[in-house]
Amino acid sequence: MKITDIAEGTYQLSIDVENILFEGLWDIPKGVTLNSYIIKGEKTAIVDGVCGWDGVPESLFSLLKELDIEPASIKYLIVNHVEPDHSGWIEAFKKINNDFQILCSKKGKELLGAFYGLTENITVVGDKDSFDLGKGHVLSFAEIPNVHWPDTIGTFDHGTEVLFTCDAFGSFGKCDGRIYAEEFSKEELKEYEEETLRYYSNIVATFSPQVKSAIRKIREIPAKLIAPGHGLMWKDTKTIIDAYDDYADYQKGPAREEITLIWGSMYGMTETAVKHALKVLEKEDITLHVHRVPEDSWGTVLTSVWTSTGVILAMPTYEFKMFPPMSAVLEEIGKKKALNRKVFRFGSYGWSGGAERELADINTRLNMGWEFLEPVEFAGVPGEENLQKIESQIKELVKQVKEAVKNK
Ligand SMILES: Cc1cc2nc3c(=O)[nH]c(=O)nc-3n(C[C@H](O)[C@H](O)[C@H](O)COP(=O)(O)O)c2cc1C
Repeated sequence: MKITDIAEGTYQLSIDVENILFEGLWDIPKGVTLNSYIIKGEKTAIVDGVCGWDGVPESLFSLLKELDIEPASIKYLIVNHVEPDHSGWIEAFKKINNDFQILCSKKGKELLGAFYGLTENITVVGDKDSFDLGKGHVLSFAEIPNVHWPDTIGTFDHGTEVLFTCDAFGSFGKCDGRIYAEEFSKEELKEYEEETLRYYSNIVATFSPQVKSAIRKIREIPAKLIAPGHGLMWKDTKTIIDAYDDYADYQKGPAREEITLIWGSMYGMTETAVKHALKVLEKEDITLHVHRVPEDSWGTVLTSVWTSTGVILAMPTYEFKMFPPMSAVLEEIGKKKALNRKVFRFGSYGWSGGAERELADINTRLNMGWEFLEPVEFAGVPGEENLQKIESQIKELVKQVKEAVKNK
């Protein structure tokens, strides 16, 4: 865990976490950072905490000691968002300090009751409220519901002009001791953006319309530093706000001039056609992401689809439906509402087919609005005619993707 003085009387406590599935589900190959903040006015407040994952609250408490802060002297807990990765520590905290006041949203109050049985000493705050910690640290609050739970608020310190945003503007990826985006080189920031996109598409994406509303509100706040609950802080607040604004727009499509090819194959029949497709795509001037399922995780596939305007699906029929890992990942993509993609599908079958039907069903049931080119299905191994048709459909898809991006 690392502790850094980030503004007058304001400290970031940060820890890198690895080797977990985030939310018990999402793989995070480059880890994640959990950030907590302390504001020392005449009164001391902690803005969000760190979760109860193995031993973490204890390391938080030892860091507080380095700041000469006795946990028992913290009288205010600002809970921007009750999700346990930020609030799980309260359980441990209660054991050493039972005399504190919580500031959170109305919905946050409900959730604190449900998750921790906390019902007393809670002050509900919202857009119109402010709270003075003394020494110039006057806090105000912005309700930004559903970024990412319905309880979410941002907290702005008028004294330091730091905006604490919890999950909003967060990212996966460990920061290895660095805390500001400005400490990363351009190349490093490019790599880091992959992790920000992974975080956005896996965790926040469903709530993209609410992200847009939150951004409209946040642009009005004169913040000089965005301090999120995960990942780097941003002095250049516009860059991360604009990035999130774009990511939210990708939900409805068109997104970027990119294509994601997702494929799966049992005995290599569909794979033969995939190899051909890749040769065709190599010659096209378009960014391509390729993922095999089930080998690549949902989260990784979703990250690529989120920025892609075009999707190519290649999978065989399996028990009258799609190859199961393909339907699983498509269901998740549909639930995250990656909408209105341009799509082409090809694949092998043995005797009856059926994959096509299930694909159409998922698209309709989840209101995905995906627009399909005519598919190419073949019994067993693909013939020359099938490969030629795959080639022409891919060229058509690339054309449609480029046009859609140009006209958006
Ligand atoms: C477990 C299993 C279930 C299958 N179910 C169907 C089916 O319902 N309808 C069909 O036409 N073919 C079915 N097939 C045949 C495959 O679709 C066919 O072998 C295809 O060529 C496999 O392509 P791949 O090698 O790319 O996996 C099934 C094959 C397996 C192994």
